[in-house]
Formats: sequence, structure tokens, C-alpha cells
Amino acid sequence: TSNAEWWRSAVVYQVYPRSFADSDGDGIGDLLGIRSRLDYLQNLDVDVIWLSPIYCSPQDDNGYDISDYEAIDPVFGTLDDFDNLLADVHSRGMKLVMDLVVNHTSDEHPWFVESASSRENPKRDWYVWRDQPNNWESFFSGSAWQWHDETEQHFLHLFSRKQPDLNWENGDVRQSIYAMMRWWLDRGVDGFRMDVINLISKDPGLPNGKPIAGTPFGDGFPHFSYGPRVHEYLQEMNESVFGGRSGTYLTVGEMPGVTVEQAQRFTDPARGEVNMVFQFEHVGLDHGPSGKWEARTLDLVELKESMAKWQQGLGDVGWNSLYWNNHDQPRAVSRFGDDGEHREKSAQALGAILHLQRGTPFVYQGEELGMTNVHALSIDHVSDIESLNFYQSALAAGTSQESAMASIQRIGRDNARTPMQWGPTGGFSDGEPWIALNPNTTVVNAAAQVGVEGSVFEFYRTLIALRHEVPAVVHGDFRLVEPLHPTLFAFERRFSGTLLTVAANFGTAPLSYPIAGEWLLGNYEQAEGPLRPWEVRIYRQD
Ligand SMILES: O=C(CO[C@H]1O[C@H](CO)[C@@H](O)[C@H](O)[C@H]1O)[C@@H](O)[C@H](O)[C@H](O)CO
Repeated sequence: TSNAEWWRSAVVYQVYPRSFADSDGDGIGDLLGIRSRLDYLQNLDVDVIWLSPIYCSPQDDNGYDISDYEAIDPVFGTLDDFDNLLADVHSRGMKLVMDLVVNHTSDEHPWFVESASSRENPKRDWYVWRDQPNNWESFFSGSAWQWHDETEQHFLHLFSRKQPDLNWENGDVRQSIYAMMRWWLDRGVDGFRMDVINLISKDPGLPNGKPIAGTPFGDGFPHFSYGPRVHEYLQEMNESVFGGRSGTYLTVGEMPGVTVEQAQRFTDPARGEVNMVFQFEHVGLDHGPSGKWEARTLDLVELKESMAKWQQGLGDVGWNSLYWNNHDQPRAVSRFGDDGEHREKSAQALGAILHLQRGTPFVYQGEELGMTNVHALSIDHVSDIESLNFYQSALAAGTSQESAMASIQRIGRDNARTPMQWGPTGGFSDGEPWIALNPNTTVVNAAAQVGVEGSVFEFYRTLIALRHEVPAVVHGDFRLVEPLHPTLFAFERRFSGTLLTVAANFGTAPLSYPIAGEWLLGNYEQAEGPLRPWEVRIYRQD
């Protein structure tokens, strides 16, 4: 890999600052807390740290509603704390990527305050105002439009009412965002994770979406998820922000609904847009017809088919990001594995299946420990705006509290946001955490795993070492084997004479699958014979 494309052989660790490590006992994680845990991340040997938003924000959506892009929210610390953290990260040979949230701002951002002050304000056109709303629904339930009494118009917010969408058609908006990004690059950051960046271009005229049965809304998604100018904007951004700079940066675009064909265009290096995208196909396979809140049984054959399609689809052009979970998705081991009897083995099997694929793996904080979903006892324990809005609208639509709570317990975002489990009593904070600790911290915690052979942590450390040492892990092409097998997930990676074979048993019934070559790694002690419950084996042939 040329240095220019260092991100192809990198492993990224996502930190959710609110829940990672609290240094001042206020119950909310912060920058000094993250800094105090850099030994842990260096020991795991990750290459990049992605920080979810730490900017000034009313925290309506936990920081994804920004009121000042060039200031650190005091709850997380100061710009000095940030500079010191960045210097420390760099001195350890790691890199740091910021979260770029520019499809929308907070309604408390001065840009919106000005825009809302009067119809004549020069920044009126920085946002999307209309006399008449269309029928688009917000991602967080309800209409995507909010009436504004003072200026008697509606403004667009695809997410919460406190997250008005920016109007990217306006060149001044774009130039202000590019200047802000350059400001952070000048400060030394190594790239950006770009929030819902495929939503920034809306279809002209903002046409109504196809009506959604049983709701007053229409499906606006096709009209803003791949707008006519999205490629133009990303190329302009790339040129204006990264053009002419000697350094090379990691850019990953979060793109709900993106297809393989679109991703080939977004990540083709020749087009100068982004290095990789977060696609959502595999994290939508257990969504029912009406969306994420309706359960659908996950089928391994479908999961394999989806992953193989993306592996092959971006095999020649472009590049994949690889992830099982993040701060918006439930915990991987609870969703795709078995967080009961086989928690450790299934967490390790999931880790191997993801990290041995072609692309850049993202580890979400706590995934390397096999952290699980938390069984939120009641709506009073829920803090995520998406879940709270869903609960309200579900009850208004006649859903029972039990069934709405069951959906939130299964797939709500708070499952990913409980405090990092550093020790048997938690170790996240000396104060009362902003969100309840998962009581299984007594058994699932870093102190019980770091340096302990056979632990999920040590297994993840070995997977990351494999990517750093074995070129085939980075560059090998991908071939799925036994695609229709209901419990076997197996594939091959080939690169300049090396063949890696990965085979995992996604069940508990013994599964025989003989593999040729030298046994490289597994989550059980080495043994021939059938694969045991949630066993994964990696073999190498040269
Ligand atoms: O697609 C997004 C966008 O998420 C990004 O954008 C959202 C708005 O900024 C923010 O809430 C998320 O935290 C951020 O990652 C999610 O809202 C997703 O659809 C949903 O949460 C899954 O249920």
C-alpha cells in the first residue's frame, strides 16, 4: 500500500466520547478521559481513532446537532485538551479522525439563528424554508418540516426539529464548511467521518414522496438520498479541502441507502470524492417491512449474500468500510451472535468474519470486549431521541407500551451507548453515569480480558496484528464458499500465492468443514474435527 492509501491497511476504533471515559466525575465522558485510556488503544494496536462529535452542541441528538464547529463542548473539555489529546495520539503513531456533521446544524447555531431572524436575512437561504411543507417524514418520526411562527414559514429537518438541514445549493454554505474543515486539518486531524453525507443534495422542487400506508407521510428518501449534485459537491469539497495538501487523509462517508453501484462511484480514487462509505445493507436485514422497529428474523444466507456482494462489488474499484456496529446500531454480539452461553466465542467469530474481509475494519468501543445490549427496563431509562420519538409516535398509533419497549430493547441506539466497561464495577466514572451501566460489567470488562489468553480482547488484538502482518488480509480478493449453507460462514482470500481460508460456525450444532493449509488462528484451542459452537478457524496456504 503506498503511503497515500495508508487507510487500506488500517483498523479504526470508534470512540463515543459521552460513554468512553469520564475524568472529572460528572458522569459524562470527556477528552481527558480518552487521553487516559490511550495505552489501552495502543495495546489493541488500532491505527486510527474516530471521535463521534465533541463540538459545542445543545446535545439534542448527543452532539450530532452542532452549534459551533470550531469549539469543543465544555462537557467534553477545551481546545487545549483536544490539542493535547491529538499530540498524544500522534506521538503514539496513531491517527485521529473527526466527525463531520454538515447535512444539518443545531437550530442554536448562529447561522440558523440569523437565517430564522427574518425572511430578508442574508442567511435565509442557508437553510430550506418553504411556505408549504411536502409530505416527507423525519428519520426521528413525525414530519420533516417545522412551522416557524416568527417568519411564518416551514423549515426542513430530516432529523430532529433542532437539526435544521443546510441548503447545500448555496455556495456560501459550502465554502464556509470547507473553511471549517481546513481549520481542523490545520490543527492536525487526519480525516473525517462524514455524517449522512449522501443526503446533502435534495431533488429540485422537493417533490412529495410516495405515500406511506397508514401514515400522513410519503417516502421522501428517493428524493434526498442520492441527489443530482451530491457527486459534484463531494468532488468540490475534496478539491477545496484536501487539494494541494501534502498529507493524506482518511475520509469515510456515512450513506444510508447507498448501493454498490453508487459506492463504486463515490469511492473510485480517480473521481476524488471519499475513500470509503458506510453502507447499511447488512444492518437492515433484520428490519421488517415497516422499518427498524419491526423485527425480522436474520437469515445467515442473506447476510453472507449481502457481504459477498459488497466484497465483490468494490473488489476492483473503490473500497469497503467493514463494521458490525456503531453508536446507532445495537451491539453486534446481541444482534448477530449469541450474548448468552456463547457470548465470547460468538464475539470472536464475528470479529474474525469481519476483520478477514477486504476493506477497512471499524471497531466500536466495547465490541472488542464482547459488550452486549442492555435491557432498558422502561422508557424512563431511554435517552436516545430517535427511540423516544418512536415510542411516542408508536403509542399514538395504538401500539402497546410493551411492544414499543420491546422494539427499543431489541434495536434502540442506547444499547450501544452505555458506559464503557473498564472493570467489574464499571470504571467509567466516579460519578453517576449519564446513562445506566450495563449490570453485566461484573463479568464483561476490560480488566478481566487485557493480557488474558482466550479473551475477546486478546482475540481482537490478534486479528488486528494479522492485518498488519499478512498482506493477503489487506489485498486478497474475496470468494464466498458454501453460500447457501444455513450456519456456515466461510470464505477465501487470495493474494500473490497466499490463500487464506476462514470458516465459522454461526450455530451450536457441530459442523464439519475440512480446510487445507496451516492453522493460523482460531477461538478454540487447535483441533481437527467438526467446528464447535461459534467456532472460527483461519488457515493459510502458500
Ligand atoms: O442513518 C442514520 C444517520 O445517522 C447519523 O446521523 C444522525 C443525524 O445526525 C445521527 O443521529 C446519528 O447518530 C448519525 O450516526 C441513523 O439515523 C440511522 O438511520 C438510525 O439511527 C439507525 O436507526
